[in-house]
Amino acid sequence: MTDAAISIQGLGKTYAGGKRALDGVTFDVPRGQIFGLLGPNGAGKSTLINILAGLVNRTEGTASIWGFDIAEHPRNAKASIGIVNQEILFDPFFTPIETLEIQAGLYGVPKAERRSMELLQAVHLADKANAYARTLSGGMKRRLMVAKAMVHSPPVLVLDEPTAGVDIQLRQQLWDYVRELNAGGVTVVLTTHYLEEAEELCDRIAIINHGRLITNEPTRALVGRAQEKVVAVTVDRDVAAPPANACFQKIVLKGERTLEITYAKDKVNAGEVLAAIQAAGLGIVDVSTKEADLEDVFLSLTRGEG
Ligand SMILES: Nc1ncnc2c1ncn2[C@@H]1O[C@H](COP(=O)(O)OP(=O)(O)OP(=O)(O)O)[C@@H](O)[C@H]1O
Repeated sequence: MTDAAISIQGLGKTYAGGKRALDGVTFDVPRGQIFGLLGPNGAGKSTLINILAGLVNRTEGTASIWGFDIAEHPRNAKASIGIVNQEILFDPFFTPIETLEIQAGLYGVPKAERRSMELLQAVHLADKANAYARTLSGGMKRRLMVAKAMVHSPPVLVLDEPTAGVDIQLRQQLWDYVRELNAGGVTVVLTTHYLEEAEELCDRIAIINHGRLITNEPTRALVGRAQEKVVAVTVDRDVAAPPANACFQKIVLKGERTLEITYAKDKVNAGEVLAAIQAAGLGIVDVSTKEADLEDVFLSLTRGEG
């Protein structure tokens, strides 16, 4: 038995028709973390989540949730996870409170242990408790989906693209709630296309592309792996042609007095780059640098794959 919240070993899926959506994916989601699962469209993220949810059958490999193998102990595995799907799914004629009560009933949560109102408060829907679900806005429906996934108090919550179509303010509220849940001990897995969000929220990030795991590491380490750095230098006179130096990976003239230099930060530091500019006889008027963010890492990791 593993201590991981989710443990995936050699997971593979070939759909009828031959599409290989997952190809030998192995990774663990440590307990207590907010874990990001990133990948371009069609990478296989939903397939992976649907396998965990018991909606798609895997072709090879094993997966366990909170120590329960999804094939050997499907009930326990299912009780250990709450999943918020991309699609909004609930009966439009039920009210939010009814929706949660019905879901709790499906999971066999005894009446005395239900906390439907508390969940609605947490997702800022208490005032809509008795409104028809069909009258809720898109963002409200999505928050209701999150509350619905939490009715059986699972230790693991999976959010598949939770902020697609949700405005910035609601997104922030949703993330506040996710952070609260996580602080209360819930392990959170989220898939997102918003790299900034993953960078801000996730302790650890796995990237899949074309059904294969490309990387799985702490967010900080992943961001730190971006080796290219760019510095823009404004000099004190017009430059006809950019100077050459071995420490520049690339140098481009942007306007008459601004040079944009790309360098490998594991080999050279900004001081050496600036010294090389001065050595070429140019005075430095202004400098600005750009830190590589997750987007850069993501692009460099997924570029050329497959
Ligand atoms: N039921 C299915 N039958 C056949 N192929 C499928 C099926 N579901 C998904 N696929 C294919 O499997 C691949 C992975 O799809 P999946 O939905 O898992 O990707 P994803 O990473 O979740 O993408 P997105 O972010 O767009 O949802 C895609 O090429 C997709 O077309």
